[in-house]
Amino acid sequence: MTILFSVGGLSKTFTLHTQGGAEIDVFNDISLEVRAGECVCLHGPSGAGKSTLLRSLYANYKPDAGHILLQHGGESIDLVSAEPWEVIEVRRRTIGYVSQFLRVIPRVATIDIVTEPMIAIGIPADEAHAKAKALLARLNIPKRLWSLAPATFSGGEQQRVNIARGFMVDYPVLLLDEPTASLDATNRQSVVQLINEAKARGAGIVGIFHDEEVRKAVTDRLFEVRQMPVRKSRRSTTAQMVA
Ligand SMILES: Nc1ncnc2c1ncn2[C@@H]1O[C@H](COP(=O)(O)OP(=O)(O)OP(=O)(O)O)[C@@H](O)[C@H]1O
Repeated sequence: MTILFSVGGLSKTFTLHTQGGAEIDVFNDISLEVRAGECVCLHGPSGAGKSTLLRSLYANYKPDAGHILLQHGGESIDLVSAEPWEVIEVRRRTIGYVSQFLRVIPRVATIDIVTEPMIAIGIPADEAHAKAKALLARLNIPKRLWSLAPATFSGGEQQRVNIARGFMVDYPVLLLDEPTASLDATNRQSVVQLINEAKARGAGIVGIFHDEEVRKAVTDRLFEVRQMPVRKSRRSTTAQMVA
């Protein structure tokens, strides 16, 4: 199967400039390949570096060493050294990211927040609206909320709006950071279906799923992120593939 992205030698240390330059080694020398149609689950103890790794794959954090080679528009691009305009284009067309929390934009209606990623790649507004409505309905967001800004929505409603937005475009790669954290059983099941449909169309997915049922329902492989013992007042983690 096609390798969608290939990570090698990836290392990340945070330097806390406002706290005396303290350094936190989060991960070191990570290698990971993700193929079309598979879902890799990042697994490991709290604080081990799962979210930091996921954010690095989205180029939110810049790793200190290593590469993230991504198939983007028929070419291979290294996200570690990519220019900002390339990262914007990658996020528009190739990688979707669903975090736990919706970044609410004041006064923008739910339907427009969800529609926006499809409009941004040039899909006609009526087609984008039809897909947004279908996703919002699947995720049980009541129709009366679609024209309202989601600032006042419940945590679970905001998370479902975020998921709808994240699944609007058929991205080749999806990064999912606990997409079901605030959801009830019915809505968790809807998200599991969306993830499995994305896999069936060939998307490569990397996710953090604390819910065991969800993890079992979508995961093909676990990627263990391990916290290492404290070393010279620093803490570091490493990672290794498990079956
Ligand atoms: N922006 C940041 N600046 C400094 N340190 C950070 C930053 N983000 C994360 N860290 C530190 O990096 C380490 C890994 O955090 P991360 O959130 O990646 O862990 P995690 O495995 O996702 O944890 P959890 O399962 O609890 O969400 C933690 O020690 C955290 O304090």
